[in-house]
Amino acid sequence: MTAQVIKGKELAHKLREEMAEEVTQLKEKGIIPHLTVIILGDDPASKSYVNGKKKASAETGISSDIIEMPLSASEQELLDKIDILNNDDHVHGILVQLPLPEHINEQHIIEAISPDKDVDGFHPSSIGKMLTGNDTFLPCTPLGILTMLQSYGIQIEGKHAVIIGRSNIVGKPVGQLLLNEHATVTYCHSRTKDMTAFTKSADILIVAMGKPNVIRSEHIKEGSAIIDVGINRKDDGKLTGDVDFQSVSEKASYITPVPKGVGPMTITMLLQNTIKAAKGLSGVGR
Ligand SMILES: Nc1nc(=O)c2c([nH]1)NC[C@@H]1CN(c3ccc(C(=O)N[C@@H](CCC(=O)O)C(=O)O)cc3)C=[N+]21
Repeated sequence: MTAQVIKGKELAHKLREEMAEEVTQLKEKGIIPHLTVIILGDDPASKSYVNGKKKASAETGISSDIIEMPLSASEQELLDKIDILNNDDHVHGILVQLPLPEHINEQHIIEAISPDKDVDGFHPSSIGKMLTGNDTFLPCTPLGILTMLQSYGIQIEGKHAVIIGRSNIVGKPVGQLLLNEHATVTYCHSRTKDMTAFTKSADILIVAMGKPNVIRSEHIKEGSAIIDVGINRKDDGKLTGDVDFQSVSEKASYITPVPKGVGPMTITMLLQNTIKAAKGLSGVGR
C-alpha cells in the first residue's frame, strides 16, 4: 500500500480562502479581527513562527501585530501588558509565544489572558469546556489535526487512536478531541512499556515526541492513518518529522508530511480562533 499524503498546507490555504470571505463580511459590519502576539527575546526559530503567523493573518485579511519584549522582561511586566490587551476592544486574540524564560511562571501568564481572547485554547476555562464537550476555543494543533482527519474522510468513531506524547498543548488535548469524536484513545509517553504493542494496534497514530524519524514501518498497523506533529531541524537546516516518512508511507493509508503537514494547519486554526473571538466579543451570531 502507498499512503495518501494529507496535504496540510494545501488544506490550510483552502480554509484561509474561505476565512478571508468571512473576514470581508465582518469588515462590512465594522469588525476587523485582530490578533496580538507577544514574543520574548529574539530566538530565530520563534521569530520564524511568529512571522509565519503574521503572513497568514494578512492572507486572510486579519490584522495582527507583534509585541516584542526583551528576554529579561519580568513576569509583572508581561502581566501588565496582557492586562492592557485584555481591556483593548480592538484586540480579539492574544497569543503569548511559548516557551517562556525560566523566571516567568507560564501558568500565571496563561491564566491572565481573558478566556474571551484565548485563541491558543490554553486557559483552564477553555480546557475545562473542551473536556466537557462545550463550545470554546480549541487548541490550534489538536484542532488542526482533527480538521485534517475530517477533511480527508478518515473515520474516527470507534477507531483506536494512539497518541505518543502527553504535553498540555498537543498530546493531552488531541486525545480529548478524538475521544469527543468517539475514538478509543490510548496515551503513550516516555514511561510506557512496550510502546510498539500500542502503536501497532493504532488505526490513527498521532506522533508528538520531538525525536526525528523514530516511528518506522515496523511500529505501525497496515492501513493506518499517521499524523506527524514532530518538527525537528536537521544539521542541514531542513525540517524532519518524528516519523520515517519513506518506510511508513509504504504501509499506512494516510500520512502527514513535515513540513507542509500539521504546521500550516496550526496557524490556520489560530486564525479561525481569532475570527471566532472577534465574533464572540462583538456579539455576532448571538
Ligand atoms: N503560544 C503558542 N502557541 C503556539 O501555537 C506555538 C507556540 N506558542 N510556540 C511555538 C509553537 C510552534 N508552532 C508552530 C506553528 C506552525 C509551524 C509551521 O507552520 N511549520 C511549517 C514550516 C515552517 C518552517 O519552514 O520553519 C511546516 O510545518 O510546514 C511550526 C510551528 C506554534 N507554536
